[in-house]
Order: sequence, then C-alpha cells, then structure tokens
Amino acid sequence: MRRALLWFKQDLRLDDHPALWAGMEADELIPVFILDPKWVRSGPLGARRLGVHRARFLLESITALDNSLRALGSRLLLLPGHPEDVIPDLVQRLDIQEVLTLEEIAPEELTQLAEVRSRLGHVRLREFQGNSLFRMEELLKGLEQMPQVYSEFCRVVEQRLPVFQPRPVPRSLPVFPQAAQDMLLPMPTLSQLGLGEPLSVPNSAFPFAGGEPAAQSRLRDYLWERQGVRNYIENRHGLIGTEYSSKLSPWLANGSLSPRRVAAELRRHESRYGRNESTHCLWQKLLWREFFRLTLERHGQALFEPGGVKATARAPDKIDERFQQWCQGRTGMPIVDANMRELADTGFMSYCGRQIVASYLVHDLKQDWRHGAAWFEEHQLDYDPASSWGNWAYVAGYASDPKRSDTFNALRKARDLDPEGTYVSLWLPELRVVSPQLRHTPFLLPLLQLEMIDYPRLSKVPESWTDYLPNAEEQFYGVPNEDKESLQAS
Ligand SMILES: Cc1cc2nc3c(=O)[nH]c(=O)nc-3n(C[C@H](O)[C@H](O)[C@H](O)COP(=O)(O)OP(=O)(O)OC[C@H]3O[C@@H](n4cnc5c(N)ncnc54)[C@H](O)[C@@H]3O)c2cc1C
Repeated sequence: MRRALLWFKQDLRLDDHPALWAGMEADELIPVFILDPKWVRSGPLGARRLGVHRARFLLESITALDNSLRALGSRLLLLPGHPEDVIPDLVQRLDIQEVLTLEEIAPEELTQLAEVRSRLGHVRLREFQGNSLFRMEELLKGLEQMPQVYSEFCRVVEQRLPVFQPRPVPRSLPVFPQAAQDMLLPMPTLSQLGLGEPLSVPNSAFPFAGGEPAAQSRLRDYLWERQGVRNYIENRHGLIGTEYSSKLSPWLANGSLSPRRVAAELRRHESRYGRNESTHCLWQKLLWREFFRLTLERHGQALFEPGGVKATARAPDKIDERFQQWCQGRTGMPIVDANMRELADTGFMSYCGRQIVASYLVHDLKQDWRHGAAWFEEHQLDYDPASSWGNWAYVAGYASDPKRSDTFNALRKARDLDPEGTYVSLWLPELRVVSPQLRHTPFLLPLLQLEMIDYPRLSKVPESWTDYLPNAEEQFYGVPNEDKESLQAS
C-alpha cells in the first residue's frame, strides 16, 4: 500500500494541480497545509509577513480548500509549525512513502524546501511546476538566455505559444486515512493568530472572499457574464470599484487560481467573441507576471538587495520619519495618502496607485525602497514575491531593464486619474470639506485650516508640480470666505 503526502503551499486549489494528479496514483493521500508562526512575526525590515487582510484571505482560502476536499471524500490536515519540522515528523508518524508539492522560486522558500528534503532522508520529495504559465521545457530558450527586457521577452514567448490545457479537478480522491483523521485540528481564528479582526469596508475595490470557488466565480464573471475583459483598456486606470481591472491577483498569488486556467479561458473567450485590444492587453499583463517570475528565478536573492539586480547602482538604504508618514497615509500629498489608507483598510490598491505611492516613496521622499516592498508584503492581499519586488525594483530603477526607472509626477497623476477629487475624498474624509479645486493641493490652504481638519502640511512643493497647481482663480474660489482675506493679503 502506498501512502503519499500532498503539501499545499501557494497552490490552494484542486483545479490544474499537477501534484494532486500525481497523488492520484497513491492508495492513500494526505493533503496538508502548515501554518508557519514566523509569518505573523516581524521580518528583517520591520513589517510582518502576513497582515490581517492577507491572513483573513488565507484562512478563507484554506477553509474553501478543505470544503472542496471533503466533497471528494478527503480532508485538509492543517497543522501549525515550521514545515522543516512538521513534514518530516508527519512522514515518520504516518509512515508516508512520498511527499508531493509544487516547486518554489523565491530564495527563502527554496532554502526551506531544501531543508525539508534533507530531513526526509530516503523518502522522496517530488516537486511539480504549477504556478507559472509556461513550463520550462515550453520556452524556446533556457532561463539564462531569456531576455531581461519585458518587450523582448514578449517577442520570444509569442513566437511559439503553447496551447494551455489545464487539468480539471479529479472526480474522486484516494482515501484520507484514519490515522490522519485523528490529527485534525480546528481552523484558528485571526485573533488566535494575534491579528485581531479586519474591519469590513464597503468602499473596497476587492470585496471578494478567499478560496477557489470565489476565484472561479470572478473569472467567469469577468470573462463570460459581465465580460469586463472586453473593456479592460478603457477602464484599467480606474481607482474606484470592482470593475476597473480583473481583480484576479489575490487568488493568483495564493494559488487559488491557476494562471494556465486564466490563459485557457481567455483564449476560449477570444475564439468565441474575437480578440480585441483589451483581451490582448490582459494577456500581456499575465506575461508581466511571468516575466517577473523568470526574473526572480534568474537573479534570486539579488532582487531583495538595496541595489536590486543592478548590483552596482547606489540605492538609498535608510528610512526616517517620512517612511512612517507614508505608511500611515499622512504625507500631506492626498493621492499618496488616499492610496496608502485604502491599502491599510482593505488590503488592495490599484496598479496606478501602487506606481504612484512607490515612486513617491523612492524618488520624492528618498527612502529605502525595500522597506516599501516589505510594507506591501504585510498589507497586500495579492502579495507575491516575484511580482511585488519585481515591480518595486522597476519603479526604483533597480530592475533588469537597463533603461527603465519609473518616476511618476504624483500631482500630474492625481489630476489625470482623479480630476474631481472623488477618490481622495473617498479615503481621506477630512478633505471632504475642502473644495474640489483644492482637494489635490490642500497644502495651498492656510495653515490654520489644515490644522482644523487635522491634515498634515507638505513641507516642500516639488518644482515639477508647478504646471499642475491650480491657477489663481481656482485657488481663490477654493478657499472658504473667511480665509480669502489672508490669501489676498499674502
Ligand atoms: C509597487 C508595485 C507592487 C506590486 N505588487 C504586486 C504583487 O505583490 N502581486 C501582484 O500580483 N501584482 C503586483 N503588482 C502589479 C499590479 O499592481 C497588480 O498585479 C494588479 O494591480 C492586480 O490587480 P488585477 O488582478 O485587477 O490586475 P489586472 O490589471 O486585471 O491584470 C491581470 C493579472 O495580470 C498580472 N499583472 C498585471 N499587472 C502586473 C504587473 N505589473 N506585474 C506583475 N503582474 C501583473 C496579475 O497577475 C493580475 O492579476 C505590483 C505593482 C506595483 C507597481
């Protein structure tokens, strides 16, 4: 009799899961997930790995996985501890012959996997590719030969696109043995993890639940029912609501959704309704995710160093009180503060928002970009090491692309993306009393008024903002009557 352990990590699904299919050959299969206590402790850059929103999403995803396994006659064994201790211990106690799991690409996870493997001794640990679009053998070139510039990378992969044929969920599963049943533990609560409960925020751009059924439902909705994908280009610079982009990233990040399933469904949609610029653009976004995965695989730990993969670049490696103001959404620049408060309150932020706040931290406040990335790790529902650090390195100018450094003019972006100030007043209630003409530039208001609404004053207005400041008339009509005299006098 063959008994196998299926170790779930960032792959919390049954659909398109190669390690699960390998487990179908066993007589008995024990699906397991390990809750590592180090995730809720502070990391080397101060922030926790797992903040309250991501933890809520994770627990929902694990519960959904257990429900799906139950429906097929199995269970999810959820255990606390360090995998390098728990997995070898389980293997010994339950007399397991083989451990199956998906491959890892980030340095810490690779080290952990190597440690588990070495402690397993003669018991085999088999890894499968499963969280990328492409399998290594499907790429025309080896990892070292893959282009380091995104546009060239796209050209290479588009020369020979594989047909994505994700494997469906099996109809039944091998037996979950009694010995493992006896070890089942209840799901911990967020409070038991020391995280407290997240507030439910009605304005959230991501009001969705964790888990595979919710992921599949959003994919169906976005591609087939509401077909938001057909207008992706027109809407993608939005900041408010659920429909300005696919919102698939949190499920892709913890593996509740397979990228190959998304690609296969996108192809199916295109063959039924036709390809347009929007459907192609979503495909190219999936390629960004892939590009960053390959970048991480290639450069490993270098991506997490101050100079990123451009090891020679001189990067600021310090933070001061301005970093805390950025984290708390109290820099005095409304578009930055609104995005940072949205992130802290909901765990989500739009792509444009992320570019603006990251650029502001690095290029305007001159703070160490790695601390920004670590803050994102704690708070983002969709945190993924390759996509997060890869994008941060791009904005900071330490990515593999020799030319690119994404510097954004925060005031110009604010005016383009949020002309009426609707977004900033959604997340910064104190600015609702300020007239729309001045909502992006409250630093032009008299100090007294800023103190009354308890909004911080920006210490210095960058020169590059001059062209985007409100004109004299807008300024004049934007301030309340009682303050006009002081403005006229100054
Ligand atoms: C500083 C910074 C940090 C980021 N951190 C992350 C992160 O930790 N995890 C993450 O998934 N994305 C990250 N992104 C990329 C991007 O912001 C999100 O993927 C996107 O906003 C998620 O929303 P969506 O699913 O609606 O995306 P859509 O626009 O609908 O795109 C569809 C999918 O394509 C992928 N994708 C789109 N844009 C990018 C991109 N620039 N890089 C990589 N993949 C992309 C994602 O998987 C996304 O779900 C970051 C961007 C910046 C500027």
